[in-house]
Amino acid sequence: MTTILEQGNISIHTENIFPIIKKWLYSDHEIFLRELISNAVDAIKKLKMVSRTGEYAGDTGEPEITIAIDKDKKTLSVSDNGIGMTADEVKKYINQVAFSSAEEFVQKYKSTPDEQIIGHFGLGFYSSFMVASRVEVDTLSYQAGAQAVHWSCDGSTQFELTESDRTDRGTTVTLTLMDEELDYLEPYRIKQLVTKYCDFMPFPIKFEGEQINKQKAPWKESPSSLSQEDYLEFYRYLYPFQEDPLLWVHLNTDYPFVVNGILYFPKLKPDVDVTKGQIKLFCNQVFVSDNCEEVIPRFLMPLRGVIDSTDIPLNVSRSFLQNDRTVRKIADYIAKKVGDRLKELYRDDREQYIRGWQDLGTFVKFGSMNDDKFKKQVEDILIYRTTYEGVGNRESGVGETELPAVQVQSEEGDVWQDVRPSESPSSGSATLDGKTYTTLKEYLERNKERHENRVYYCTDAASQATYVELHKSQGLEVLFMDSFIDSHFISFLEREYSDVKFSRVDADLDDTLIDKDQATEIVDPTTNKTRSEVIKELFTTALNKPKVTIRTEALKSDNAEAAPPAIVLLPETLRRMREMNALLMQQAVEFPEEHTLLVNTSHPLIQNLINISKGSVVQTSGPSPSAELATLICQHVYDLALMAQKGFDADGMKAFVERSNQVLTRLTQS
Ligand SMILES: Nc1ncnc2c1ncn2[C@@H]1O[C@H](COP(=O)(O)OP(=O)(O)OP(=O)(O)O)[C@@H](O)[C@H]1O
Repeated sequence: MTTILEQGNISIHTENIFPIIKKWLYSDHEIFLRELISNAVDAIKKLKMVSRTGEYAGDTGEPEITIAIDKDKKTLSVSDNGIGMTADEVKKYINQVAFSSAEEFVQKYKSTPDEQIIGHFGLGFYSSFMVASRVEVDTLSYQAGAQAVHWSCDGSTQFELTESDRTDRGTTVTLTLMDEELDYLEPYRIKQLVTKYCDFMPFPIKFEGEQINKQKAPWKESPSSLSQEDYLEFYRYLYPFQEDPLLWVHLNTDYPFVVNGILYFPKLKPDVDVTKGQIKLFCNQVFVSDNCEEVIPRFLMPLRGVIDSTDIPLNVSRSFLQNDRTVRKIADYIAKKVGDRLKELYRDDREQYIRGWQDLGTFVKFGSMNDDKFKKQVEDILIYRTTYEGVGNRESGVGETELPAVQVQSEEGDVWQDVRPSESPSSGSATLDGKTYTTLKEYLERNKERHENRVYYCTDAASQATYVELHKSQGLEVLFMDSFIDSHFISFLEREYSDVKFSRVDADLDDTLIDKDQATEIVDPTTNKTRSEVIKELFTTALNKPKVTIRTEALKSDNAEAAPPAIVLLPETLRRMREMNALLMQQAVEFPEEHTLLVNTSHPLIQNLINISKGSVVQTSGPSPSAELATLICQHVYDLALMAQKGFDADGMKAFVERSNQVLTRLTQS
């Protein structure tokens, strides 16, 4: 016969809090399992504690949490071999603590029902009533001579406490599921929930004879005990079927707040929505949320991985969290660590830094644009590929020139210490695989004499090759700014360094590229026209495109045939405006009809054109064959210049091929 120890009323002040909670957590009933398993983990930890202090001399056994289901009885139970509870403790912790904390929760939030609570923490044991019509606790305390007890409650304020014949230490919580919650009796569902919430809890969770959680939380381990492969394996586990990350940062601090975690730098793609966080938030190895946008500085959103902190308040609303002082400090700490890790890599492994730069750079630029402190931290390690070749090039590795040393915070330092200067030798720009990288500061300094505060850049090495070559041949240094973020970053840099102007290699030509003395030579004694004027006329007539401005210049070059006969120029401001518009309208950038065709009067082809066109003068009626040829060649030169800029659409390509054949036919006619 069961002895009824107590039957009674749970003293809470809000009658029937259950409907309120149910409404609150409508979509999140599943968290009940996380809460029960968390309690089981705590119970095992508490037993270990009393065993360590000597308060408990018995055998603690192998820690174990077991989930069991009984489809016939519609029950789901969670058992642990932890500390257990005495009858008094059940009355105190379950009747009072569990119910009153649920009540407190409701009181706190019922006035703001639309506020979303991070992870719905703080409900604990009571959350079982979201899915169960009856909850029973069967428990035996570790204390010598304790009587096992059984507690049962249907979610009302009525409970019943009886003696139990349980003989092993620990607790079993059994839920009789409501009919609409029978999904939780499906093994796949249980495994799914354990993987989601409890995968990294520190004790084995068993179900149907096997352990179903991973148990090990790599972020809680010391960085020195983890290998490269361990980090990668963890990443692949968290983000399956993704490319490997470029780099990671292991966060590990106990003071003045506890934060552990591993953050990975994934490869950034233009189509990645950087505003959607992918960092998982944990509290004591318990999964809380898939995004922690309030905790992580916005610019770190592209990172992936795990943050685990017991100092992030969870039973609060998201808006509260954003303004919480500790959370702000944690965010600063994380940002600083990320910056330090990048600087460390720059200092210690320049080769890897450069190899990953195309992706890391995107991240660093994104961060610099979004966060002033981060910008200051990384400004010395922002590098650009350059056409400059003056940097030493070691056989297989990275060459170096003098640049300011980068300061990296030491591992044992914490966020409150000032960054100590690095003791490493000064580091600088470098060459890798024949590609040279430099900083903006260095670029400006190097080119001060020739073009102060002007930066020449290229956004596409292939389509702008002609222009880059032209600059290079005259010793003008060009930076490659070809990442998808660079167009924004250039505007940002211009705001930052208000004296510095950026112009793309095809925007205009620097005076040093032009031979000013050549253009005045008179070529037509009857009309007194200069070579420039004749050429301009020829092209204007041949192209017959009023929106294209024809400009004639003699380009400087050591070898006249090496420079292009003509190039298309797009003024910087106009081009940027078009790009901006296209972005706003979400359209592809179209090549503008208004542009400049710069014809290189010193190119032999252009000079020959004058001779060919002269043949037409003797003709009396209609265009002469040579005039026709001159027109065709002008059009052809224009097409070639366009092609070096943008390529053709189908019609353009068709016309180009047809004319190419025509020109060749003409040239081969005897
Ligand atoms: N499996 C268990 N073994 C031993 N004691 C338990 C167990 N489950 C619950 N308890 C006791 O009941 C109390 C109330 O549990 P409840 O889950 O409501 O709150 P909590 O765990 O203290 O906090 P939280 O809201 O973070 O879950 C616990 O503090 C604990 O003392």
